Amino acid sequence: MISVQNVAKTFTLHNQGGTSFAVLEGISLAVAAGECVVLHGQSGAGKSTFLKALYANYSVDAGAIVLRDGEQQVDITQAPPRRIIALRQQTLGYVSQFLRVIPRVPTLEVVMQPLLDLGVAREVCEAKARELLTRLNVPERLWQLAPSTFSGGEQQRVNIARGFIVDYPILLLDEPTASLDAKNRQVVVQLINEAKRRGAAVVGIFHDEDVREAVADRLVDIRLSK
Ligand SMILES: Nc1ncnc2c1ncn2[C@@H]1O[C@H](COP(=O)(O)OP(=O)(O)OP(=O)(O)O)[C@@H](O)[C@H]1O
Repeated sequence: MISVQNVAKTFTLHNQGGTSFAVLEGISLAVAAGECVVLHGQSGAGKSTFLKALYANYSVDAGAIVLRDGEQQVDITQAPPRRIIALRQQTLGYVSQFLRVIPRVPTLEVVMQPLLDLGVAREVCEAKARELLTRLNVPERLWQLAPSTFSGGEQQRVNIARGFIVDYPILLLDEPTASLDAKNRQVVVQLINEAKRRGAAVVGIFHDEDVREAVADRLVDIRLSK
């Protein structure tokens, strides 16, 4: 599902004297359907940078990142923006630890929007959003409110519900459990394992060792693959 070949990236800080430093060098990685690869390595090693490159949020300086999209293979380092947008709608999911809050949009709408965008009937989207919010213990009294005033953990759970509403074939998870308690971390572990069982390829960064152990098929040290 994912084939990364010799990816390299250097950051240049133009507003700080043009200092530049290599953050990714010669990274190669393949992830199969139904497999979860967990990125580890010390703080600052480049895990989030690599995940953002897999989502085409960051461009890379060298190498290829080829994703399977149905019958097609797409090198996202070369693909035009419209292709990336289409990939993100149907194929490539990304859950970070932060919810991008949209003022005045109620929680239920925030969660179901990615599925609505695929043309799925509203009742189906709403039923799935309700089910996910219930599983993630977001109280029903909050569902009609915009999540801007929610606690960190509540916002994170809304974000996870939104990230799991579409059955993406590829799922990128950047510390999705960072502010969750043990009970809700377990729900996220279940959601990830369900995604793996339906054949999703998952790449994640997890702060918590218990989550890592419960979902990882393989650990990849970002430094060692350099
Ligand atoms: N947009 C950016 N511009 C410049 N430097 C950046 C940028 N994003 C990350 N970096 C730098 O790249 C390095 C890797 O950062 P990254 O966030 O990928 O690390 P990480 O392995 O995810 O760390 P952590 O475990 O602490 O979250 C760091 O030294 C960071 O300062």
